[in-house]
Amino acid sequence: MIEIENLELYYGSFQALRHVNLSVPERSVTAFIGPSGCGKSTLLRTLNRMNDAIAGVRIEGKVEIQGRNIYAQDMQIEELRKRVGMVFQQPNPFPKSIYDNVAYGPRLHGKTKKADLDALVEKSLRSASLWNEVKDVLKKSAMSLSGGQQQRLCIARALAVEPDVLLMDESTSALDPISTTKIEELTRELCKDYTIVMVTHNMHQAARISDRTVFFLNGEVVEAADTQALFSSPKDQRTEDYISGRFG
Ligand SMILES: Nc1ncnc2c1ncn2[C@@H]1O[C@H](COP(=O)(O)OP(=O)(O)OP(=O)(O)O)[C@@H](O)[C@H]1O
Repeated sequence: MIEIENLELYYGSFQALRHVNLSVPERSVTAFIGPSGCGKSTLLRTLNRMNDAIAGVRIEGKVEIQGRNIYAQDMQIEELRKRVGMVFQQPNPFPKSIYDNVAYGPRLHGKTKKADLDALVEKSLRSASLWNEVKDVLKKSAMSLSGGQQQRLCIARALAVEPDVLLMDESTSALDPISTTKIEELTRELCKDYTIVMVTHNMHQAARISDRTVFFLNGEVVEAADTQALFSSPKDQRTEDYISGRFG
């Protein structure tokens, strides 16, 4: 689904990603782990060109999603963001109703018929495991939901434009343990239909829910492997030191 080749990323004169080569298989969960500042979020943000907005960023190399170079001149950012949705660390619903949060993206992309929108809102909320909790209060403000519900609403909002890839940047780190478990279970469900790439500070979370894990250090990929293999028999000494808690 995603092929990254010889990627270098600079913030001004500081090189944040070095020679990254990585493949992300479709319909799976890939977790990025590593100590603070190693470049996990930076790489995640290159996958939907969120870094473009940062002054002084320079990117070399290639990022292909479904065979298309997303940094090619003819790539439309709106089209890319439709295919690659993102959920952030802090739930960030719009100060609108639950319904309007989910309908926002589809409306932006030209869907206006009420019956179509109703169906899409229900489908997205069901996919995000939130429908049963909100189906009778769709007109209520999204701000009235709990943090965990708000995060699932943000997932529903991302799913409503029918993306192929979902990026999750520490999407449970602001949540309580019960909400975290719900989102972890949801992630496992969603990877049957979507390709999920997540950044997590929590190695146990990566071990619990990802199929593949990528360990970063100082902007480089040290090791990328099936999660079970990476945690049970890491090939690189630095991976072993990190997962056994010797640093980071
Ligand atoms: N907008 C920016 N301008 C300049 N440097 C940046 C910017 N964003 C990140 N960096 C630097 O790039 C490096 C990688 O940052 P990044 O946020 O990708 O790391 P991370 O592994 O996601 O860290 P954390 O786990 O703490 O979120 C860090 O040294 C950081 O200071």
